[in-house]
Formats: sequence, structure tokens, C-alpha cells
Amino acid sequence: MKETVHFTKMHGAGNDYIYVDTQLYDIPNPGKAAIAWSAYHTGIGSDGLVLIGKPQNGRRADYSMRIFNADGSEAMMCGNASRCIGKYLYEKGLTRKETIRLETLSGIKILRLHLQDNKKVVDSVTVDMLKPRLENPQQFRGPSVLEADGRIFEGTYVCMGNPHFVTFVDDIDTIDIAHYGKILERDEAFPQRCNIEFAQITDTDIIRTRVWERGSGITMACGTGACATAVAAALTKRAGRKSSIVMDGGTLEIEYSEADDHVYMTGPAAFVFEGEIELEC
Ligand SMILES: N[C@@H](CCC[C@H](N)C(=O)O)C(=O)O
Repeated sequence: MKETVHFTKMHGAGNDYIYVDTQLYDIPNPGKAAIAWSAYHTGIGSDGLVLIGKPQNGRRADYSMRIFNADGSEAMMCGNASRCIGKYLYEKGLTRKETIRLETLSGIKILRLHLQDNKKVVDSVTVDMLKPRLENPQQFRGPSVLEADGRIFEGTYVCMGNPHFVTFVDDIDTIDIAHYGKILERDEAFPQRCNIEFAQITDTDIIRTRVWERGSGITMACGTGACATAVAAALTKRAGRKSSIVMDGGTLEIEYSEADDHVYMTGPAAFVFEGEIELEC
């Protein structure tokens, strides 16, 4: 049997996902749908699938988000998708709130919408990404050194709900991130695999970053990755507590607050197109 599902394609700094409202459509096997629909030649084409729904704990959050990478694996958090959900909910009239509590597998994230055009349009969104963690369950922590195909990568492990290894390099424009990213993602330090950020300071508090995402490969931007990069740069004194993370698809402004140690991410969100696709039931 087949069901027709309405979807919305959105991107945040070029990190593109397919969004489905699970209040309208049941997606019983989201991992399988993510693989089929993310394929560029035979599906819609995207970095993965995002399900918007009602939260488990309805009193504490307004809506929920689940995120599936293009390989069907489920992640705990997605920074770019959280901003897109803020725009989706507000501009589609599902909420009039300018501050939205979003339930994710890594806690409730607060989205603050920045409105324009007589409060009709969400121009950008600031997300409270909570506190970073510097250790993974295998006690792999903080600044470390990994090797990939004979090259040494010094980096910092930062968990922003999902895991990141941020490595500062001096050849950001030429380094083969597909080659090294694929190897580092599956380093034995990361039994759950890892997102890899290659970063280079280009000016005071300006950090050029290229991303290899666990489960999706090279993406044009990663929100949690931008936060992890800013935290790693601040901890290693390469940058201050506020930095601009310049990725292939756009720039995110990150503040690693001294007041509460939370990370605040600000950036754009955009609609791309709407459509309908068949789901094998
Ligand atoms: N692009 C995302 C992160 C998506 C999940 C990631 N690939 C993982 O598996 O942890 C972002 O904007 O944060």
C-alpha cells in the first residue's frame, strides 16, 4: 500500500532537510523514508528527514523534532533544523509564539524568533543550544590527537547533543574533507561515529569551517557543528566567546555565554519548495 505525504523542503545555511508534520502523516519507518527521499536522483534530495510533532511531555514543550540523516540513522539534535522548525511553525500559522520550546532527543531547546515585515516573516532564529559536554561515553575528551591516512589531526571533542570533533587546519580550502572526514567519522574513539569539523581562523573571531557530517557526508553547514567549532576555538583561546562561523552555505553567529555556559546560535532559515511523495506502507 502507498500513502501520499505532503512535505516541505527547507534549508538553514544550505543544510537541507525534508520536513513532515507528523500530526498530519504517520511515518512508521522514518529511517527508511530518510534514505529513499534524501536520494538526489530517485528521491527529493536532501541531507535527511525531519519530523515535526507534538512533544511527549506536552506541558514542558510546544513541539518536538526528530532528525534522521541521509543514511537513515537518527541523531539527537540538529541546529539548522531547529531554526527551520521555528520558521515553519510560525509562518504556517501553527503557533503565534515568538519563543518556542522544542523537544529534542537531547533536551528542550528554546527558539527565539526574530520577526520582520510587520511580524509576518521569521528573518532569523536564536536557539539556546544548552551547555556543551567535552567527553563521550568512552571517556574520549577535550583536546586530542587522531591520525587518518598518515595525517595527524589535533582537535577537540565537543558534544552539542550530538558528537563533534573539531580540528583546526591551515589548508582549509584545499584539504580533502571527504577523504579525511570519512576516516575520522569512524575512528575507534567514536563507537557511535562522529561529525567532523575542519576549521581555520581567518580573522579575529571569524572561523572558516567545512563539515563532514556523520550519516550525511559533506554538507554546506552544520548548526551543532558551528557551535562545537566556536566552543573549541574559545577553549583553546583561538577566539573569544562570540564568533562567526563561515561555512560553505552561510554564516552562523555563535555565543558561548560566560554568564551561563550555554551556547546560543543565531542564523537564517528558508523555505525551498513543497511537494508530495509516496510512502510505501
Ligand atoms: N546538520 C545538523 C546535524 C545533523 C545530525 C548529525 N549528522 C549527527 O548525526 O549527529 C546540524 O545542523 O546540527
